[in-house]
Order: sequence, then C-alpha cells, then structure tokens
Amino acid sequence: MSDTTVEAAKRAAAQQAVKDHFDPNATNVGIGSGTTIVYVVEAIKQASTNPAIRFVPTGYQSRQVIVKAGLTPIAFDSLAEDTLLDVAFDGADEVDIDLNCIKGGGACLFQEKLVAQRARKFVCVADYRKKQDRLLTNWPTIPIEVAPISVPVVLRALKTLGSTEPKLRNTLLEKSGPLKTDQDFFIIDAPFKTLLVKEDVESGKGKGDGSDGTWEVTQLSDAIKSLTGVLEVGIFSGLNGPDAEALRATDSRKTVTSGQKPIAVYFGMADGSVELRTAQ
Ligand SMILES: O=C(CO)[C@H](O)[C@H](O)COP(=O)(O)O
Repeated sequence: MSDTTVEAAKRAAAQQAVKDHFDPNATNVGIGSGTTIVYVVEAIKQASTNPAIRFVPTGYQSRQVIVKAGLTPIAFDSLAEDTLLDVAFDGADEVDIDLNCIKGGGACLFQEKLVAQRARKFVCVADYRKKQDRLLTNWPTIPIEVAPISVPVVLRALKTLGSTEPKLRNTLLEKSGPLKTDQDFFIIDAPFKTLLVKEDVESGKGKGDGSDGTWEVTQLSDAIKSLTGVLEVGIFSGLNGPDAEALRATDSRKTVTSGQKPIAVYFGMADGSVELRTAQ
C-alpha cells in the first residue's frame, strides 16, 4: 500500500474518532504522540467551540503538535489533583481483539500511560496495519522504558522471561548511541512469541504465565513491570475509565486494578472506510 493510502486511513480514523468522542465544550483533553495524532488535533481544532480548552501532551513531540496547531498545552502535573481529562486520544502500534495495545513505538509510553489513566475515556486511532487479533503479530517487540544504569540487568531478566533478543533502542543515527526518552531514560525493545488473550488461556491454548513459553498480555506486562529498573511497559491492558470505576465500586476484594485499555479503537482501512472496535 502507498504512503498516501496509509495517511488517508489515519486521517479518516481520526476524523471519525473526534466526531464520536470529542465534545466541542470539552475543557481538558489528552493528546498522545506519533504521526496519527496530528490528524486528531487537526479535527479537534475544527470542532472545538471552547476558547478555554487546554491540551495535556504526552511528551515533547506531542506538545509541539499542540503548539503548532495554535492550541494551548498544559503540563500533566499542573492539573488539579481531582481533575480528570474529558477524553484522551492516542495512536497505537498494535491492537488485539480485546483492545489491548502495544504502544511506545515513539518512545512516549510512560507519559501516554499517565494521560490514558487520567481520562474519563481513552480512545485510540490507528491505520489498518495495527489491527490484529493478537499482540506481537505484525509489530515485533514490546517497548520498555528503563533507567540507563539498569540496562544489563533488565536485558538479562527479559531473556529469563523468554524474550529471545531484547535490544537497547538506538537513535536513527546509530553512532549517537541510545535513544533518550522525555524522562532521560532508555528504551529496550523486547520480542516475545505472539501474546495470548485471556480467552486463549481459558480455552487451554497455553498457560499464559510464561511457564510453557506462552504469555497472556496482562501477565507479561505485570512480569516486566516488576523488574527493578523498569519505569513502564508499552502494553496497555486492563480496564480503564468508567467501566473500571463501576467495577471497582462493587469489588469488595479490590481485585479490579487500574488498567489503560482504550474504550474504543478507530482503524482507518485501506479502502477508505473506518472500522471500530469497542470494549465488550
Ligand atoms: O505509542 C506511540 C508513541 O510512543 C504512538 O502512539 C504509536 O507509536 C503510534 O504512532 P503512529 O501514529 O505514528 O503510528
């Protein structure tokens, strides 16, 4: 497919997502990172009627997109403690049938997770290449943000978890060394076998806890997150937003933890249509 097909797909998905989920009177909106989000900002700019609207970026690139569009950025940590974002939009590197996502292709996963969890609703926008049944089908690796000093121990631990060749991500100009995130941390890209969804574990396709070489999405995310030196994992899984709030309210055993899954993902397709996946 040509570049123009992919760009047209991103724009179509962004326009539909904004039409469905952006309230023109919104006050605080989260803006993710990457190339697709540019089309979301373009559509929001056309739709917004609130001159006081503020946009919370997920990193340097995201902030530049907001500023270039003539909109007003506000730092995540200047939001009042009890203020939620009306909505947050972001791209994704891959999305599975349960709406679990891989993110971090642009190395912004930590702030993207903060913003996704702070939103009343988190909506993803992507082109058809990202739409898969299982994670690690087309996208090859899990991005992981780590403290620079911890790189050797995290690489070793990832191999123990079953990642064959985890690698430190370099800048495009290899001789400039490792890529630094907005937190001045490094990114490790870790390949694993294609991940299972919960239903696969229930139907016996694999244990999903790594013991038989298979990993279920959230179990792998938790295992990586528990490694010393890891700031954040580029797996967005688990209930988020009002669904999670409603469940937590009735969950006396407190087993419903806070996740980061989007409530909806809009895929721009190669034929110009837009496909929607929503939380079941
Ligand atoms: O997670 C991200 C950055 O960390 C991006 O949202 C993801 O890489 C998708 O980017 P694009 O819209 O350019 O395909």
